[in-house]
Amino acid sequence: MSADIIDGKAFAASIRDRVAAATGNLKEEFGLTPGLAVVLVGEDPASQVYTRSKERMATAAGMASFEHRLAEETTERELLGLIDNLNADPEVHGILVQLPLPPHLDSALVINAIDPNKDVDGFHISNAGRLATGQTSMVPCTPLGCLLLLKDRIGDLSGKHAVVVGRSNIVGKPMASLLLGANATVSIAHSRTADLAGLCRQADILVAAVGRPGMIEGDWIKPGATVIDVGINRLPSETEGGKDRLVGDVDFAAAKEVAGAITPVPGGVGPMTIACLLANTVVAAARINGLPEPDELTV
Ligand SMILES: Nc1nc(=O)c2c([nH]1)NC[C@@H]1CN(c3ccc(C(=O)N[C@@H](CCC(=O)O)C(=O)O)cc3)C=[N+]21
Repeated sequence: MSADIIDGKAFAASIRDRVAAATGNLKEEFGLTPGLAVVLVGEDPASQVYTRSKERMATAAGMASFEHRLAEETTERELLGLIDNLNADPEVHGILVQLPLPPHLDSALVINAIDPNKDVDGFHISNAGRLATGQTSMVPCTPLGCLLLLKDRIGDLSGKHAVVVGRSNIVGKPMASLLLGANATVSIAHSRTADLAGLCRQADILVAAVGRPGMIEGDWIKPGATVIDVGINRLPSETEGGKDRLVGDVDFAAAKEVAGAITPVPGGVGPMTIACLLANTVVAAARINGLPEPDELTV
């Protein structure tokens, strides 16, 4: 039996439609245009592609997009100065500082300088704490996208055993908080987990966020499980001069013979991340201005 392929691209497009509708509504009823500021320091080619895509989709949804491309040598003071300005700018409702930052910049310091109400990545310590304690917060885009895919596929997650492989602050930990909030039983696994394969085999829901191409093997998967592959690993083309290939953390060909449903890479979680960023920006614009939130876009 072959798994259903979860179409993250199509689902993300439907979220962006809802975001565009909510944006149109804020404009018409309140004269408010949600604005997203994207800050990119340095010249990393993959980061340039992602930030361009974020800006393009923000504009397509009717939002204002403010781009700030800074040189690799930008100092911490300069970057913090820009963030102060964006925090104070009434036209900016969402601020995203593309990670990773160059090594001479302290990313925790920089992220925590963002006004938490404008922190559409949900990475500020206050948003992380609020999510972990079950309070309203800005929710990190990638785990939010994964949760929306899971709820769409499974419905009620109560009592499901979810195994999250990876313990990063940007995916693994917030993913676990969201799954707990949805009443799943959650295990967080990582490189030091004993018998990782055995633990994964117990998972009704398996979320892979480790950044190691094809690490999760087909026989680690419980038959019928829902598999969410967060990995975006760029591998050189198999043919000379060809384009790089994108692969996930799951051995997709093997896993799809066992799983009940699985996200592909590309076309799974990636597009959901950007759609959720736009959703967070509309929600932030509404909250900051004390307006009713478009509730179909929050969890
Ligand atoms: N502050 C911050 N916030 C982020 O959300 C953030 C970040 N920094 N740094 C980099 C990562 C990476 N990321 C992706 C977003 C969309 C796709 C995406 O749309 N991927 C497409 C393929 C795109 C392609 O072909 O390269 C897909 O999976 O189908 C991938 C990766 C957001 N990130």
